[in-house]
Amino acid sequence: MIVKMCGIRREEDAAYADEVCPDYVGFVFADSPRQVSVEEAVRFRKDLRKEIRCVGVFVNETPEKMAETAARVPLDALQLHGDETEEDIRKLRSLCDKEIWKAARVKSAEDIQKVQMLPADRILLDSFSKEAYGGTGRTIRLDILKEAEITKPYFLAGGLNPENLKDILDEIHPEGIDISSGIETDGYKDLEKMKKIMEIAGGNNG
Ligand SMILES: O=C(O)c1ccccc1N[C@@H]1O[C@H](COP(=O)(O)O)[C@@H](O)[C@H]1O
Repeated sequence: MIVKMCGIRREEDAAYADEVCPDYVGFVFADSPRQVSVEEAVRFRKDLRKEIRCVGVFVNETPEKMAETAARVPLDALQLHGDETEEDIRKLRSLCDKEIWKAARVKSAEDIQKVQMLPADRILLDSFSKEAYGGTGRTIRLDILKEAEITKPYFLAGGLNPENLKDILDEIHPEGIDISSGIETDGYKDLEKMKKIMEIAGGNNG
């Protein structure tokens, strides 16, 4: 199981991630309580061991700005978590050679069909919320995932936490998981929860 831990926004978070060593960490550049500047992401990246890859999370950002951020940090992958189109993905690909991940905020099986058609390197299935684009802690609807025809490997996100992860992985078999609020206590990353996730999911496979 590939593990991404998202929303690193303090030096402590980077130190915790360095200790538990997920495959990926995420820096949120979009509007969010977890938003970081490029300068902060550059600093946190330096605190992480080399094998941890870094993903930038963007919502409806221009391809030019994403490519610039990817080069400056530097990032290994860009996660598009908004309403980005096929055209945006193609433009971004022409500007930068990093992996492009596209997230779908799943309300129906159709949302899964649509995201699978896009020219992204990886897809991520997250829960839908009217209030925010991501990082809500709202659990994804497993019934939709079960009924959809999922033809590509995917990352599962949306309300995963140390209490529910094992049961969910008994039912659903993603290639990776992405967790933000479920590894926090009172809005800040929690080392014990991060350790627990690594115990349940493994990690360092992708
Ligand atoms: O983490 C955020 O604050 C965030 C903000 C805007 C877009 C995406 C964001 N994070 C992604 O949201 C999902 C689910 O997070 P959670 O575990 O339910 O809190 C995950 O893919 C994060 O990468």
